[in-house]
Amino acid sequence: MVKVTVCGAAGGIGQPLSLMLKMNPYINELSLFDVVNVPGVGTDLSHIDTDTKVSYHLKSDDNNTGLSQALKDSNFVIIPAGVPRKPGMTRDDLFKINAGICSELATGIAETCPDATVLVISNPVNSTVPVFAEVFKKKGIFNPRKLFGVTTLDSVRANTFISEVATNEADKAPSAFNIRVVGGHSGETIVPLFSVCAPHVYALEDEKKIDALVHRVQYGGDEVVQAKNGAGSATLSMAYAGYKFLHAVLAASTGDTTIIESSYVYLDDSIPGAKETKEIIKGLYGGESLDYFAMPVVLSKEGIKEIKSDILSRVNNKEKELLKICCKTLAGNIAKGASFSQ
Ligand SMILES: NC(=O)C1=CN([C@@H]2O[C@H](COP(=O)(O)OP(=O)(O)OC[C@H]3O[C@@H](n4cnc5c(N)ncnc54)[C@H](O)[C@@H]3O)[C@@H](O)[C@H]2O)C=CC1
Ligand SMILES: O=C([O-])CC(=O)C(=O)O
Repeated sequence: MVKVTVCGAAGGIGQPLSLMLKMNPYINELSLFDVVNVPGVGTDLSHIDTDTKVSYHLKSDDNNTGLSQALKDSNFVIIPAGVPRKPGMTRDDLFKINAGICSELATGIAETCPDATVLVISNPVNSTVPVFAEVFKKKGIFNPRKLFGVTTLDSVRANTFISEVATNEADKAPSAFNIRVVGGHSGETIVPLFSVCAPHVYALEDEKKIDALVHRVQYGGDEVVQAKNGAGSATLSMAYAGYKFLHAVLAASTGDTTIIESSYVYLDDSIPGAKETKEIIKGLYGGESLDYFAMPVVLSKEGIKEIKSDILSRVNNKEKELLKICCKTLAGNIAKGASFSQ
């Protein structure tokens, strides 16, 4: 029995994500949780004739026991709960309100389904993932192999945007690419590693074109926020990215050990590749190393099997500079999340 809970299921990301999950063959039960509107979303989805069973829960259900009912026996919890940006805001501006929501959800998970794999979409991911980790540590249930910050949208954008500048026909399909993006998930902490990813696109030998492409991936979220003009941030592309990542995690949970996906993770020394990653970051950054970083990870039944540290030793000088800038901002974002308390 595989049970997946979506926290924030009635939102802009939550609804299309839940629709896709209702069609996922690995999931037996889909549990939808929100503070508003979830009975409508759940009832609607429950009419779809796929085999996945749908349940829905409002926080206020049965004397405020909705969260524990939603989470009971969950194996995976995916979290697009919280407020999105409006034009002129940074992701960091969302911290105050979203950190409180994340802390509350983390407490519920720790108390109800402590062994679940947790996928955090809520922004600012650079800080909300440390909020989850700290609550889990305090509750004595933290498993660094099973906590993921969802950064898949950065790779999705990198694959799409690079295909748009490709000049040779074969490389014009976004599906021809699997660009690894490391660091974090906001502005200059997003570091796409075009130099180490095949196929090589000749247009990228023009330095100005590389700079423009890197900038577009780093600020792709702003492009959507501006286009939506006050009506929120990326929802459909994020639902796709969240689905893509959760599908990979689910496939790995059945025993497939060939799946590598990038995610913002805790660099725990017990995970192969974590120490090496920290050493490389330390060398680049010059200061302390960082405890969290988005990296390609090998997935398995037990969550993260290995962190693919080798990718960082193959980057070019330009990417090294980008990584240095990333580390400086990321260090502050991590400290902010790790020191949050309700
Ligand atoms: N990781 C990533 O790449 C991306 C992250 N995001 C982030 O995802 C989050 C959600 O974005 P949208 O779906 O557009 O926002 P939205 O406002 O449309 O939906 C959020 C949902 O969360 C619910 N919610 C609020 N408090 C809650 C609580 N305590 N428990 C459960 N649910 C709660 C709301 O009722 C709402 O239905 C935002 O923080 C946004 O910045 C957005 C795009 C990409
Ligand atoms: O830009 C935002 O606020 C939402 C987000 O994380 C993204 O689209 O990458």
